Amino acid sequence: MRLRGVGRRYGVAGPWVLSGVDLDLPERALLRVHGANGSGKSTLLRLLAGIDAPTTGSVSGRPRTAYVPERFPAALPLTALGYLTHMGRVHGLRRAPAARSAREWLERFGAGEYARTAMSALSKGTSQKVAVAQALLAGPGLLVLDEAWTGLDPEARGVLDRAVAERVADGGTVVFVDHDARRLAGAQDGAYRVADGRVVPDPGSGPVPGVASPGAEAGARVRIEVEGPPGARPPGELPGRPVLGTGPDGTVLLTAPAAYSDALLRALLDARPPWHIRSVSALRDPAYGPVPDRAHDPDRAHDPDPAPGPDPGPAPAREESGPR
Ligand SMILES: Nc1ncnc2c1ncn2[C@@H]1O[C@H](COP(=O)(O)OP(=O)(O)OP(=O)(O)O)[C@@H](O)[C@H]1O
Repeated sequence: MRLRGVGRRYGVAGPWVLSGVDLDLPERALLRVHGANGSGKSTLLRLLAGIDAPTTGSVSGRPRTAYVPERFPAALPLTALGYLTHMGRVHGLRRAPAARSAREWLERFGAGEYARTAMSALSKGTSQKVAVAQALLAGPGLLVLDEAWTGLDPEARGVLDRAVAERVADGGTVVFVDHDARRLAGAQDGAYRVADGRVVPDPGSGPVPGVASPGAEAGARVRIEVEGPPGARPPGELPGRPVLGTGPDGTVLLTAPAAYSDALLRALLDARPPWHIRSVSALRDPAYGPVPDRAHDPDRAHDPDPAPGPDPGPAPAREESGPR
């Protein structure tokens, strides 16, 4: 997808919020957008999502796109399931697959019991789960997330992290804004900074080491020990670009952002011939104590928070360390 000479201002004489923006969005990439308050991040995301049009310039080559807005219009005259099924149809699914996908995403976010609840009666957190589910349920080629983690409990934030990793592993592009600089910090492929109406690649982006904290999804990593056919190397282009190492008995160790653990496991199991998974371990700073048992479950590996709560504050830089 390409933006050429894109400018946006609100009103005929309003100041230019964005101007002269040239951008080529790569496929299979997780991209962060950051910048000061009011710099134009949401404006850029709306243009990328196609729900707003540039005042000048052109946008071309947009894949099928889904968008989670900063503010979700929750007071819709539909149940959660009805709304999601409708959105599945908007995204091109037939009725039965749309309803099935809607149910699956509600379950995945732990909101299955609210399927028949009116959207206007949902709590803020559940409403945000629906907002996120509507964007995920049809597997978009471009997923645009504007503060989509805000209002989600830690469990649901982990689900979203993994869903983002799955999208990228499947070849999609995910562009996100989040107030927490640690969000998916170890997993991103690049970043753009919005300032003074311009959008510039941030050379300090890409995987950001040492910025995670306990309880934050960002920066958490997983190590997977695998065994393949004798002498074989794991397939190239694995999700999360794992770092390869040698394990005991000739096994291979893959270390990757924890958000990618599900996608990585799936790719290894789907490989021909498939790889045998020996073990999966969460890696975290020894300063915060041993990895809890449940962190060995790949579904929970990046979510050590026991209960819903606000994002934890900044933590000291950490070094990676494993259980062995
Ligand atoms: N619909 C609109 N009508 C008029 N002005 C708007 C509109 N949307 C955004 N703006 C203005 O455009 C500028 C950029 O807003 P935008 O929301 O894109 O920035 P942002 O970087 O996402 O901000 P924040 O970090 O506070 O969410 C601001 O000055 C804002 O007031």
